[in-house]
Amino acid sequence: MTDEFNTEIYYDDDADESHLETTTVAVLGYGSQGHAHAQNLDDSGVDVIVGLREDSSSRDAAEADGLEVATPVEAASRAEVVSVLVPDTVQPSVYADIESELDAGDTLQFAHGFNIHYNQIQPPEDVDVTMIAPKSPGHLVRRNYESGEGTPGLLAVYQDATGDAKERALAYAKGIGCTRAGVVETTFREETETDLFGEQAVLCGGIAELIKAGYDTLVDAGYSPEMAYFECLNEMKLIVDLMYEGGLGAMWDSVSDTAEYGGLSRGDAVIDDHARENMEEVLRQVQDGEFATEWVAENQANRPTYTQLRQAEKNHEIEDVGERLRALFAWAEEEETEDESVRMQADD
Ligand SMILES: NC(=O)c1ccc[n+]([C@@H]2O[C@H](COP(=O)([O-])OP(=O)(O)OC[C@H]3O[C@@H](n4cnc5c(N)ncnc54)[C@H](O)[C@@H]3O)[C@@H](O)[C@H]2O)c1
Ligand SMILES: CC(C)(O)[C@@H](O)C(=O)O
Ligand SMILES: [Mg+2]
Ligand SMILES: [Mg+2]
Repeated sequence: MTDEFNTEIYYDDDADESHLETTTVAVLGYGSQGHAHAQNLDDSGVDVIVGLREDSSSRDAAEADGLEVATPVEAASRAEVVSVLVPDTVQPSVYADIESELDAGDTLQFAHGFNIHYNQIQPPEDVDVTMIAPKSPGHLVRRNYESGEGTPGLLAVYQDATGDAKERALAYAKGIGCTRAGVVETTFREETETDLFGEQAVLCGGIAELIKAGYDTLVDAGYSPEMAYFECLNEMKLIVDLMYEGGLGAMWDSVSDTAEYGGLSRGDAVIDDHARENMEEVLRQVQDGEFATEWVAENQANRPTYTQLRQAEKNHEIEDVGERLRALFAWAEEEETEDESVRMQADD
């Protein structure tokens, strides 16, 4: 289906689940995306086998969820579609183990294009290589499926050896609930570069720095940490919920005129031309592969910088203040428990 933007968007009616009818899907990994894809496909009637190392702590969770578990090699040998949902940095070594199990006409399926786009994995020419990338954290892919909603996703075909790659990918997207919401067609390159840029500059990196900078500014000026936490972090969700529902307009409509004028007249003093130039630099490093090279080397060196950065983030005062404050509020109790289980499931 083509909309007014000339973008292909596919919904349930455009996807035919019979393309996976006689197919076994091996889901390698049972973390954020893996547990969601495996359970959603299983609930959609697809034959699923989860591939995990013998010593993986995720094995118990997958089995408790009623799924068959095998080693990645055995799962791949029994499947016609192999969905690679271990961490990006682990994918090349898992792929090396399962490569010989790929038969002509099989599908190698990804949720992110990093390893294909940056040539860390080079599949044989006689298999389909596709991507269904939910535009969401994996735990919401499962939650949305269970509640009857869907999660928007991207579809890309890197290699179509069978002539049927897109149809199979659409059937997979339907199986995990993405075509309920809408699936947009793109390329491995576009998905990889926009995804990395988005998570670095805006969604994860940008927003975390914005929150900490706002918090630090208030606390350094003598305001209480509790005030700073509520103002700069807690209310962020409520504001973003409005944007999610109705765009920036819904947010500006809901806040006071004072907030709207103050925000419109002062926001670009914070995200100024210099910040925009820095965003362009972040994008350049994604586009020319500098970030990818750095990330691969960082992992080969056992993650020294990543470990330091993670620790510094944990040590920021806002994390301590937030933990104490969230424990004091009734609304937090339920979400905390859920978040804990989410974190535990994602650990290996
Ligand atoms: N996290 C997200 O919400 C999200 C969103 C969109 C796309 N993606 C993509 O999905 C893919 C999976 O990412 P994720 O965040 O779900 O991964 P994750 O970190 O949650 O996956 C961890 C799982 O991988 C397995 N695993 C870990 N180390 C392993 C090893 N050495 N050998 C074998 N298996 C191992 C374990 O089952 C573990 O539970 C990536 O390509 C990622 O870019 C993730
Ligand atoms: C959920 C995100 C940030 O969108 C995803 O891209 C990821 O890598 O986890
Ligand atoms: Mg990503
Ligand atoms: Mg993303």
